[in-house]
Amino acid sequence: MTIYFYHSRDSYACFSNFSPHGFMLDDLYWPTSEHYFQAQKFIGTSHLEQIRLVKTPKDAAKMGRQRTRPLRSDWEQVKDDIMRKAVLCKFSTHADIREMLISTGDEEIVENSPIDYYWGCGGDGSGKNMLGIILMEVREILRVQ
Ligand SMILES: Nc1nc(O)c(N)c(N[C@@H]2O[C@H](COP(=O)(O)O)[C@@H](O)[C@H]2O)n1
Repeated sequence: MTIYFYHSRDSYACFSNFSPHGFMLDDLYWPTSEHYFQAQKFIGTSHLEQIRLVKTPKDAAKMGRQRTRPLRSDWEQVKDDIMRKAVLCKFSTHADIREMLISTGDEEIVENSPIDYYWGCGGDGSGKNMLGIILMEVREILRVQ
């Protein structure tokens, strides 16, 4: 049975990058994996810290998507690895959600976003579902640890 997540009310809401599960990474505390992911778009600039310190993941996403900020030139090449790093750190940090992820066994995990055709499956299900794929990769890593 495919596991879908997206909204904060979903059973598997903790799989979203917007879930309130903070962690230490690169010697800094990040309130959510969304904060970490969005801030990495501006590594080496003051925008990274501005995004890290905003209150909500929604605000972090909004700031990260503002094209008035200087997006790093290699973003398209590095964004999947940055997402892997953030998601692995999040689930390594919190035992409760790690167990929840592992408990999904070999089921397919899908970010059921109606608008995101890269990280999610998109409105018609044809999206790449990269976040779901990364969650399944992380599940495999954590299962054998
Ligand atoms: N809650 C939510 N709203 C959206 O509008 C979304 N696109 C997503 N998907 C998440 O967005 C993050 C990446 O966004 P960008 O690549 O910076 O546009 C990532 O966390 C997706 O899971 N979620």
